[in-house]
Amino acid sequence: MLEISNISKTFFPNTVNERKALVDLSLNLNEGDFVTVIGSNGAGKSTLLNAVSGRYTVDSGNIEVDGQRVNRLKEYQRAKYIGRVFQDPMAGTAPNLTIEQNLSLALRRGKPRGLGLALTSKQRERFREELKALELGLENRLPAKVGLLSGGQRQALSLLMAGFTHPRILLLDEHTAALDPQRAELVSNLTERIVSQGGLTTLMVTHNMEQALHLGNRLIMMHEGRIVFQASEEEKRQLTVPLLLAEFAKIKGAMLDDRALLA
Ligand SMILES: Nc1ncnc2c1ncn2[C@@H]1O[C@H](COP(=O)(O)OP(=O)(O)OP(=O)(O)O)[C@@H](O)[C@H]1O
Repeated sequence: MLEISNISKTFFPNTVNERKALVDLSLNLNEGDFVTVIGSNGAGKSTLLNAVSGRYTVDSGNIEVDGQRVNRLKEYQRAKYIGRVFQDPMAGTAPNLTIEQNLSLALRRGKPRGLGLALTSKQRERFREELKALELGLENRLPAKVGLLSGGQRQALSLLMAGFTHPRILLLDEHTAALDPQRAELVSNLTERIVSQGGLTTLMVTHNMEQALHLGNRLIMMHEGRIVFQASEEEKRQLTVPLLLAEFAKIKGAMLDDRALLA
């Protein structure tokens, strides 16, 4: 469904600042696969997501979605089939619009412009139901400005909006990292629900190994622009945090402080 073949991306090539962010990386996702992506700082995890979303074009290699080559498509052209949630809770929603208007925009994504934000009562009812399922009391606050919500509430809303139109691919980039543990768990559980309900094909970057093991059916570990370890559905079930730390240590050639990795 998503076929990434031999992609490379170098920032500032042939300068002293050269950074090889992706090196001949290949990865295939089948429909409904939920792959968690871990790796040290600067491993290329965000760049991989940016290559898929079209934020960055790759220097070489191929990215195909449903058999169509998308390398040359701009980010806004790919937005039709990609949902994305970032680490920053402020990134996914418009603070000056109400909850209802934000949801309405998400619903209209990829549709012709000029329809305004007016809602039918059926749509409003759908919003209420979906918000109620978040169990954050937002179903009674449809006219409230999103800027008034907490980070966790905004992130939950961003996730709901990203999943709204059943994107072909959902990209989650450390989307729980900026939240306190309780909110992070809430958004993590919500992620599980939205992905499984929609059968969404998902790539999720996280630094939290417990989360990487708990969520998703496959796992990859990146280092210096390459996938250095991957676990299939079957293999992932057998994985534990100590086993993952041992893999990290093997790759880095030294034992690492697990607290740093679990931060
Ligand atoms: N826009 C950019 N311009 C220049 N270099 C970049 C850019 N984006 C990423 N890089 C470089 O590419 C490499 C990979 O960065 P990337 O952000 O993909 O890593 P990451 O695995 O997501 O790291 P982290 O866990 O710290 O967020 C790094 O060396 C980084 O400095």
